[in-house]
Amino acid sequence: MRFHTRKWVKPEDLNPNQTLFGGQLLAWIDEEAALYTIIQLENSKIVTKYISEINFMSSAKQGDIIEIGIEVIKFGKSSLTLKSEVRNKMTRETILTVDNIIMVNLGEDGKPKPHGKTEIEFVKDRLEE
Ligand SMILES: CCCCCCCCCCCCCCCC(=O)SCCNC(=O)CCNC(=O)[C@H](O)C(C)(C)COP(=O)(O)OP(=O)(O)OC[C@H]1O[C@@H](n2cnc3c(N)ncnc32)[C@H](O)[C@@H]1OP(=O)(O)O
Repeated sequence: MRFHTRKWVKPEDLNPNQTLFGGQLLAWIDEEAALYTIIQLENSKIVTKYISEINFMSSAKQGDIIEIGIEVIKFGKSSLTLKSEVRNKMTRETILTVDNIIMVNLGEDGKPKPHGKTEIEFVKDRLEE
């Protein structure tokens, strides 16, 4: 799994227990999954269709640096299935895992559209072509 993005846990990200609010963490993961999908599928018109099996394994507190990892499970016809792990940057302790995040590629009409991709691509390789 590649860990692309780091976040700093700030006071506004906390729940009443003074640990990282789960909803904030899910919003960060959704954004990360959306950006990853836009880059892979080369289309900014994508949506999150389905998120499964979210396991909050440990908490994070104010001042912690966390990192968000994304891995591709499967390229479908119009979909891209991802998984995610969030961990503490300094201790590597796992904070959360998400087993399946299904993102769907849309056409201009807002309906699922085949993306034609079958494997991970790197922007630097596209630029060399
Ligand atoms: C210049 C710079 C530009 C940068 C620019 C930045 C912009 C940065 C903003 C980006 C923004 C991103 C967005 C953020 C993420 C949201 O927050 S998105 C908002 C929340 N999500 C939604 O509103 C989606 C609402 N749902 C829908 O509109 C429809 O359900 C959908 C997604 C169009 C799908 O319609 P559908 O009839 O279910 O489609 P269907 O053909 O049955 O399935 C399509 C695919 O999904 C799969 N699927 C459907 N249901 C399931 C399921 N339950 N389980 C598993 N797979 C499923 C199917 O297997 C199929 O896969 P493929 O076989 O084609 O690979």
